[in-house]
Parts: sequence; structure tokens; C-alpha cells
Amino acid sequence: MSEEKWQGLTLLAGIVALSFLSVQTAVWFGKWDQRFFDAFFAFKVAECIGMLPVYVAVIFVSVGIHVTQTYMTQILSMRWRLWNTRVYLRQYLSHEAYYRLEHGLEKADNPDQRIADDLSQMTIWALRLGLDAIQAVTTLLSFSVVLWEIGGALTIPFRGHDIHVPGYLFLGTVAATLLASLILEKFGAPLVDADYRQQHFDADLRAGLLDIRRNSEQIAFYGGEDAENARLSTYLSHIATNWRSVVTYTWRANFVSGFFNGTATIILWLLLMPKLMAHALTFGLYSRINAAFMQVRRSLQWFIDNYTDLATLRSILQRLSEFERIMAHPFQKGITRHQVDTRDVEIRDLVLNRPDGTPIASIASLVIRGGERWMIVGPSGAGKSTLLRAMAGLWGHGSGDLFFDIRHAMFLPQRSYMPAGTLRQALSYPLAPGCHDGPACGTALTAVNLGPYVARLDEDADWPAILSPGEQQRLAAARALLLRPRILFLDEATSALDDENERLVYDALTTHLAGATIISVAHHAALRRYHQCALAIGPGYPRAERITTAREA
Ligand SMILES: Nc1ncnc2c1ncn2[C@@H]1O[C@H](COP(=O)(O)OP(=O)(O)OP(=O)(O)O)[C@@H](O)[C@H]1O
Repeated sequence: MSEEKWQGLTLLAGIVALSFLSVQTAVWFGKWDQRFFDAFFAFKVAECIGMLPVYVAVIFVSVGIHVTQTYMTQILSMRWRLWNTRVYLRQYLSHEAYYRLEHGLEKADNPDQRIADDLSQMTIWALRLGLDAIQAVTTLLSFSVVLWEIGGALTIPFRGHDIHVPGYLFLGTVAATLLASLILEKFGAPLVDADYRQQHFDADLRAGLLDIRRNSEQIAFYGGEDAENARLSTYLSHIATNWRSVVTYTWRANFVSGFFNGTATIILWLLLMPKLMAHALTFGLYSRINAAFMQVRRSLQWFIDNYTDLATLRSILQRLSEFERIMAHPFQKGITRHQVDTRDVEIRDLVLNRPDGTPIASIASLVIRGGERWMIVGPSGAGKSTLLRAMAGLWGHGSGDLFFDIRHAMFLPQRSYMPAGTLRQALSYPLAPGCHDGPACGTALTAVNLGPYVARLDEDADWPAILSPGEQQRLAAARALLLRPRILFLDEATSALDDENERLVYDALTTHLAGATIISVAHHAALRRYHQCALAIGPGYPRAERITTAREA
């Protein structure tokens, strides 16, 4: 077991031990109360004053126990949250789980919220409720014994016989509390469903707001404020409607529990009547019975009082386990990739299907020799990007085998990712910013006509917003120049460029990456001259065809 886990378990054991101690101090206070009030009402002033120093000392210890327990719980909660989040992040960021969650057959909504919020909520709720439950059980056990012992037996005369009911105070308390709890459960149950729905509606609103942030420019161009307002208003109205149910159900549940709490002492008084009639009750004894009664009642009622919180925890755990299941669910792997240590790319009997099994395209056996440059063409929707996804291991629907140097291949999509930070970070992605020296970065940027940005390499700015789509595509091409892959796949990676810049980028790629195998998905006919072969796929080409072998480059 890791040191982190040991530390966590030690903290947990410490908290549980403090919880036992805290119950024991409460038991001690009960006994002390009885002795003190008996002396108090017997006017034994000196005895009362003599008992106070011990009382103060035990208060000191009991407060210390309580605050230390809270402190340790907070530390454990944070450690557990960090540990859980690290585990989830590792899973989320491995085997393309983040991609599968968005594009797989089963999607998980708002993964960001699950990792950031649900995990934090889960640790807080699970610890609080778990420790409270332990405390409730310990309290129940300790005070049940007290109530059973000091309550004594009740003798009921019945047809000339005396029936003895042992521990009648305890049994009476349990019966009354369970009855009240059943009534409360009946009134509280709809609140659980309403709370669950509320979380969903809140998440919808958050996701809607996030959509606006992500697509602010597109929405602004369309002047979509009214449409967005209407969409968010719908979410808000769901929240408002459900909120009314939450408030109504809360009112009902609170009323019932408040009424029971207010009248609980009457039940105790009624239970104590036989003792009172037998003159077997002193104020000290009453005070001790009252304290034990309250503790037993509260701990029995704990599960009902926390019914909604337990339901919240259950729904969080449900969401997290669903998320975990989908994360662990691998892509359908009908298409197999094989690592080979050459620059060749070989496709064997490839069939690309949609997730529902309908065919998109098929390519019979084909070998692209190392250093060759191929263009993949075909009408929109023919399956060009899907072919590249299969090459990248992101598409498994279909069958066939792909052989190439997976470890030294690079993929440039149409929209390249720009991480936040400096331009050097964006340029070096996915490697660390220090991997390439200044002159190498400068040469790469200049080669793709981004020379003016060389001086700003270390500027931390919102580069995705500053760089135009065409500049971002050129920056991505510069990444390839720096990374020097053996095989480069481009999926409309120059679609946003004018002819002149597109020519510049392809000139740079073919010159700097001489010897690399380049496979481009592109619509621009002008790009044909940079490729020796073209592979057409689509409905007009049931099998892929080599439509030209002329060396035009
Ligand atoms: N996740 C998906 N679920 C279902 N169908 C999909 C999915 N992704 C792609 N498709 C379908 O697969 C087909 C091929 O899509 P693909 O993106 O590969 O086309 P393309 O040839 O690259 O088109 P374009 O030239 O317009 O970029 C399309 O009919 C598309 O609707």
C-alpha cells in the first residue's frame, strides 16, 4: 500500500478514535449531571463547587477532541479529494478517454464537472456522513445501555399477574422514534427526487453558459443573443419550477420533523409517569435520563434526518461510477493498428463503418512507400477524416489492419489545439516548451511565414484568440517542422490558407521533412502538385483507387 494511503488510513483511524472518545465524554457528562443536580437540589453547595474543576477539565478535553476531529477531517477530506482527482485525471487523460467520452457510443455529460465538482462533493459528503454514522451508532450503543440500565423495568398488572417489561424506557424511545421516522420518511421522500432533478437542471444551465463562452464569436456574428437568452431562460424556468417543489417538500418535511422534535419530551414525560408515581425519580436521575433519551432519539433519527444528504451522496456516487464505467469502456476495436519500424504505411482490407454498422468506405490492400506523398480525395462525407481517425486509433468501427510507425507519426487536424500560455508552449505542443531552442523555433516560424512572431515567442497571451485560423494552421505546420515525424498525416490542415501561404507551408514541409511519408486529406486541387499519388474514396469509388501515379511535385 502506498505511503499516501497509509497516511489517509491513519488519519481516518485517528478520527474514528476521537469520535469514540467524544461519545465517552458525553456518557461521563450524563453521570456527572446526575450527581451534580442531586447535590444541587439537596443544597450541598460545597459538594457542587468541588465538582466544578473536574467539569471544566473535561470540557477542555472534550472541546479539544471536537476541534481536533474537525481539523483532521478537513485534512483527510482534502487529501482524499486530491488523491481521487489525480486517479481520475490519470484515467481521463490516458487511452484517449477524454475523446471517447465525447465521441464514443456512450457519452458522459459534463466530464469537467464530474472531475472538479462531483469528486470534491463526494469526499466531503462521504466523510461527513460516514463519520456521523459511526458516531450515531457509537452513541446509540453507549446510551442505549445507559437508558436500559437506569430506566429499569416496568411492571404492568394484567389479570392478576404482574408483567415485567425490562428496559421499557429504551424500548419506548425506540418505538416512538421509529414511528416518527416512518411518518417523516413518507413526507420527505419526494424531496429526494426533487433534489436530484435540481442538480440536473443546475448542470444544464452551467453547460449552457459554458457553450456561450466557448462560442462567443460565432454567436456574436449571428447576433444570437435572443436565441441564447431564450435557451437559457428555458433552463432557468426548469430550475424555478423544480425549486418550487423543493421548497414545498422541504416545508412539509421540516414541519413534521420540527413538530416531532418539539413534542418528543412529552413522550419522555409520559414514559416517566410510572417512576414518578412510584416516587423513584430525583431531578439528577431525570436529568441523566433526559440526556440519554435525547442521545438515543437523535442517533436513531440520524438516518432519517440525513435521508436527503444520503440520497445526494448516492446520486453523486452513481454519476461517478457511470463516468468511470464509460472511461474504462474501450473503443470498439474492429480496426487494428500495428507498429512497424519503417516509413511505409500499409492498409489491409480496411472497412470503415459508422457506429451503427452502416458502411462509410472501404480500401483494399494498399502500400504507401516510405517518403511518398499521397493525397486523399473524395466528396464531403466520403470518410476521409474517418480514415485518418482510424490511423490515429480514434476510430475502431469496421475491420482491417493498418501497419505503420505509430510512434513516429504525427497528425495535423484542421483545427489544431492551442494550449494556454506562451507562444513557445503552443509551438512545442505536445512536448515541453524547453524542448526546442530559440533558433530552431525561429527557423520553423519563419519557414511558415510567421516570422513577425519570433520576437514574441515567450509572450504569455491568449494566442487562440490572437492568431487567425490561418495563422494557427501555419503554427501547427511549424510544430511538424520541429518534431520531424517520419509519417505526417494532414487533415485539411491548410484549408484556411490563401494559395500563397498554402504553397509556402507545403514547400516548407516537403523541403524540411524530406524523406517523410506525407498523407494529406485536402480539397484544394492546387495541392496535387505536392503529392505523387492520390487515393479517392467515397460512393463513386467503392474500393479506393490510385487515380494518378504521375510525379508532379
Ligand atoms: N461520430 C460519428 N457518428 C456517426 N457518424 C459519423 C461520426 N463521425 C463521422 N460520421 C459519418 O461518417 C461519414 C464520413 O465522415 P468524415 O468526417 O470522415 O467525412 P469527410 O470525407 O472527411 O468529409 P469532409 O470532406 O466534409 O470533411 C459522414 O457521413 C459522417 O456523418
